[in-house]
Amino acid sequence: MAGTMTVKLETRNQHRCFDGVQSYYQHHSEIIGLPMRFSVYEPPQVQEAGGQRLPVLFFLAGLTCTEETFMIKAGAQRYAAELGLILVSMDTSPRNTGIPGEADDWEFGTGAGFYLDATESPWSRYFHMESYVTRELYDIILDRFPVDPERVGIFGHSMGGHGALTLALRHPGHYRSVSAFAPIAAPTQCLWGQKAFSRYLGESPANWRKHDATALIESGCRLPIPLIDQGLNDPFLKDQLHPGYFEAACQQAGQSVILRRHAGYDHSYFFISTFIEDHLRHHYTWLTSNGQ
Ligand SMILES: N[C@@H](CCC(=O)N[C@@H](CSC=O)C(=O)NCC(=O)O)C(=O)O
Repeated sequence: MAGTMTVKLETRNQHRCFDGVQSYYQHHSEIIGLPMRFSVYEPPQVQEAGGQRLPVLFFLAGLTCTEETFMIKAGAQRYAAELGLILVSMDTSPRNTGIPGEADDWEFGTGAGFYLDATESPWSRYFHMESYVTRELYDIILDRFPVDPERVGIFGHSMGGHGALTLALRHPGHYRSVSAFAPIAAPTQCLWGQKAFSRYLGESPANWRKHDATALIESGCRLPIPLIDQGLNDPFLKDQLHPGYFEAACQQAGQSVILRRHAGYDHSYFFISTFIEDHLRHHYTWLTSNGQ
């Protein structure tokens, strides 16, 4: 996207963290048409690197979350500081759009943008989260922070796990490493996905399948081997998440996937914080090897 060097970033907060800096920003989004907020953790290597560009990971959070949730609750900065990874997270939808009922339902609308570009009125006016994450915010981060454009990874949780998988599948070459915590892995086959997709995308099953990780694998799309962690005490596992559907589609298609099932863990950030180190090391390995 042209012109991101001139985008005005308002710094809302900055905090020292593991010898790096945790920052929160707001800007006017051209793609959304409204203010958007995002967060960046810059590890100490940013100061020490002497112009060297570092790998970056985009984290997509789940329903009801904001740009703050992952940075506050996941405990990722300790490992990002060790490995020299820049972390980025963003709000989960446009807010204060004026669309009637936008915040009435925690599973849809505000806090529930599903990382896709809505095609159906009234949501299509503002709800362009796929373009925001893959184009506008992507370009801002690559232009304004000391990021290596060849070393970009994506991960997320639940709705954001769906986002990480589908954006990696839909934008081949954009992301060199992928992982997810408890993703909504087959959204066309669960109520969360059906509710969101029918309102954002209309009633055509063909359009829904373009944003369903399992269906995208069935359609021939491929992605870097994803690491997926799933708690077996997750209250949403049985009815909403369906990681087994994604695993089966991958097996059928010859797509490698690492799906780990963990007894006793639920859907919360206590689960995420337990396995966050493994995810950052997974990304680090992919972003610092494979010939780059
Ligand atoms: N209805 C509850 C629970 C919402 C919830 O569990 N959100 C998850 C993501 S679910 C799938 O995308 C979450 O990450 N919550 C934030 C947290 O801090 O745990 C509610 O309204 O809170």
